[in-house]
Amino acid sequence: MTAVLEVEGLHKTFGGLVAVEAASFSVEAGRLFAIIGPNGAGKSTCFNMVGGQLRPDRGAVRLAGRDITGEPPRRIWRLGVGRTFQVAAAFGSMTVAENVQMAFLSHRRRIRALLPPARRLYREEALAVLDRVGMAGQADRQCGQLAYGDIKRVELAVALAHRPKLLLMDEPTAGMAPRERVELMALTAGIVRESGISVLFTEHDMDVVFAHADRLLVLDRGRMVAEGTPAEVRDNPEVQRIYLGGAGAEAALRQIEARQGTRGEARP
Ligand SMILES: Nc1ncnc2c1ncn2[C@@H]1O[C@H](COP(=O)(O)OP(=O)(O)OP(=O)(O)O)[C@@H](O)[C@H]1O
Repeated sequence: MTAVLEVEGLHKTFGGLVAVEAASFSVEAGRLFAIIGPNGAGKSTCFNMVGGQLRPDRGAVRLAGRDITGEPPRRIWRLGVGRTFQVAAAFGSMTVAENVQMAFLSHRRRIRALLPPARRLYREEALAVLDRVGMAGQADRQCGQLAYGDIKRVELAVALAHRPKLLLMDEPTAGMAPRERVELMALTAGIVRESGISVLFTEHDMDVVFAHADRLLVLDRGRMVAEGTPAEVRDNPEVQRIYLGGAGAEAALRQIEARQGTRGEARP
């Protein structure tokens, strides 16, 4: 299968601190790949080197075979890397549909054809994307009036309007209730698989990670501790030590496994 993202030997230091050390992984089309690790492990640094916010000291980032290492964020975005942020960023004074229409406009460089004609541009396309994320019924509501979980869906629709090859999701479920988390990630996973987009995400909620990631990378103090499928990573003794601190690890892992049995279903 084609690798949409290939990361090879990425390395970044801040002063004397090695934030990421020789990280290598790849993400195939239609797959979700998670980067996990304790606080300060290097997840955001890795993410920002892929998105162009940080320039790596060494190593390479390739998007669909093209070297994008050290390119500025705007260019990387143009080449097909979308991004959602921890704090949802929709324009509150605009309607749900307008937010998505703006994404279509900016993607097609028509932002200067601005309002009011823009209100009519790409309306049908926006409604189709909103339908996919379950928000078509709220298309004409102002974003400022939405519940947080719905804003996250709008943000996903905005990211999809740019037709990304790769979507970077920085803690996509932060600030959401447990049930909403499962629903948002199940929705994202469905879209990813049917459209062939790839997702690279960071996440602190291990239920979300183990239920939805096809593969994951575990970092600890910048170092790659493990990379593989959820089952491979779960069985790695070093991951268990880092994550679960030895004692209680077995019980916690059994709990994750039991919850995986409810994959895709809402839990109380
Ligand atoms: N701009 C910076 N300048 C100096 N040090 C930095 C900078 N950015 C990150 N670091 C350091 O690099 C290390 C990795 O940080 P990073 O934010 O990538 O970790 P993380 O895994 O995303 O952590 P968290 O889960 O807490 O967000 C940390 O020790 C952090 O203090």
